Amino acid sequence: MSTRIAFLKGHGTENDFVIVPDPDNALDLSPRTVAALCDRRAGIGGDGVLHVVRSAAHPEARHLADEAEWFMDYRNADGSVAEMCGNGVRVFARYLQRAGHAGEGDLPIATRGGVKHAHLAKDEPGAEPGTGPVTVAMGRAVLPGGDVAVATAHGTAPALHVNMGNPHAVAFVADLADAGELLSAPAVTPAGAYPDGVNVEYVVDRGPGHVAMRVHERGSGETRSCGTGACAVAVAAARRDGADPAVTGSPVTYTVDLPGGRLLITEYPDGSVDMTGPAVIVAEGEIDAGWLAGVS
Ligand SMILES: N[C@H](CCC[C@H](N)C(=O)O)C(=O)O
Repeated sequence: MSTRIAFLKGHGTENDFVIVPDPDNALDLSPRTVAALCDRRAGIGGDGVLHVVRSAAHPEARHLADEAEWFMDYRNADGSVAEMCGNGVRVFARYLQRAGHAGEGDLPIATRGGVKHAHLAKDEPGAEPGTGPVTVAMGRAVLPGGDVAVATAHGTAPALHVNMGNPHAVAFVADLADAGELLSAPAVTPAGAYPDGVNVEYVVDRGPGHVAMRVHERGSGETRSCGTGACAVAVAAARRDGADPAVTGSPVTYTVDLPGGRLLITEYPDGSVDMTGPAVIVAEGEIDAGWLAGVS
């Protein structure tokens, strides 16, 4: 393992990540190592790790190497692996741009949820470089059906199961405080509905095409934002509002306010979903190799 292990810190609407560039997939990022990196006291701190690996160098992405040079090996703060991370993909794209690996226009990124296409908007004239919004084609939501319910501060609320590559249970509530403290994973019924865990979103209305949400993320706890969660919320809201694009034939956009910022989600009649939001690189530095060895 090299003695100089670079990292960067970044966030998308305050869903924050430790970015670890490792093109040849040389680092052994065990769940224990990831959890140590994400520790906000004894480590660097983050909701997750974005391990940056060439697709050809990773057994789970090798088959995508012709479509996307880079693989976002995403890990949750507890060290668990997730299929997708929406805010993470935007930050990953911003890192590739900063590192000189991204040209103008479409940027394919391999993920465990397939190849996602990012588009980095040009910076506003006079703005700092790398501050324009990033749009990601998130693919299509899958609604597996089945009645699920999630715990609230006062009982339970019906929820819609929406899969964005990763699982979500979306509940519409009267007030975001109805989510309770979210200090642990909300109970979901039926208990076996999500054998691998689930991200739970609580949603209130703010106006036509405008919602606000809180989220308890699988593997990370309550976060300030969840990109795939915002997509799941917009898809659920469109079905609730009779605005399912597959039925109306028209795209629908929801403004989604999260504790950490705002995302714009558009769903199209073919079911595809676009997410647009910020992506910020905050800092870069070096991980001490001795410390890393001690926590691995
Ligand atoms: N915790 C999620 C992965 C990260 C999702 C979230 N950070 C996002 O921006 O989509 C899961 O285990 O499915």
